[in-house]
Amino acid sequence: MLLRFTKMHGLGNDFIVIDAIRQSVHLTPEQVRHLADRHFGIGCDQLLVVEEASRPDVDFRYRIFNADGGEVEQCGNGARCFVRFVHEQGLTAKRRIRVETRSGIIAPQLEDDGLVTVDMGVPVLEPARVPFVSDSDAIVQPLDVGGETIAITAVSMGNPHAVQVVADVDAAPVAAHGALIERHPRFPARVNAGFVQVVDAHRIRLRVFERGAGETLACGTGACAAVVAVILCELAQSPVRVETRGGELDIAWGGPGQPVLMTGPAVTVFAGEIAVD
Ligand SMILES: N[C@@H](CCC[C@H](N)C(=O)O)C(=O)O
Repeated sequence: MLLRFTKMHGLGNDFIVIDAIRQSVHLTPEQVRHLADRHFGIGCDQLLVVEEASRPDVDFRYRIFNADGGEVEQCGNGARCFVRFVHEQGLTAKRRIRVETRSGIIAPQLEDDGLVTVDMGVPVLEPARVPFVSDSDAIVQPLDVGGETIAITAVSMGNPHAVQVVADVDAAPVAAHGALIERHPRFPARVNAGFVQVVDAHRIRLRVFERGAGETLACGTGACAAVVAVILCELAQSPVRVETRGGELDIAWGGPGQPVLMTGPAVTVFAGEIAVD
């Protein structure tokens, strides 16, 4: 099968975006891994599939696959690219759209300046719903990692995140500890591991070791989860600018029970066709 695709990125978190409305697409996990491979395929952190909505109150359905082939619930940078994609492809003229994801409905909006704001929904902190194995509801909890006890906040933005505050993100053991946290037995669905440095009340620096993709240049849901964690810990106040290795995102959160709003860029890099066996 010859598959048409578009390569996009949000702050260097890169995506293969596939229109499954105007072409028939059924990819196996092995095919996703091949397409995501940076040497033998196109290369990406996540592959996004744009589908027709399955219900009348939304505009599209959007599915997300990590580079390891696993389908996941949510992707923030991907949501911004998704909006730019459906506009550029003429699939809608609406600037504010409602999109079904595996974890519920999100509402992205294309702004006049070309940036995209996404209502990422209300963060979930109850351990069982993250999911995180714990008999405590404390915001900060101990986690044993590689012979050390670190302090994390477990947050779901539709997908699970373990956020830890560090003194210096550049010196943080992101690769070594990230891989251990991702597969820690207390996170039964695995987890995205965030390392956050607080610069001041409205600015943080963030690196994320993503579940199923390794460290990426930016993680949108990771930025939302990190801002929720530092606000709950009274280390920052909304709005917060998040510096990642790929650029900056603006995150606003009104506190428990309120949705998180994320604003940032989405860029199309190129389009092409690839044979998929
Ligand atoms: N890069 C994404 C998150 C993609 C999914 C994540 N790796 C997971 O497994 O939950 C973002 O921008 O949010």
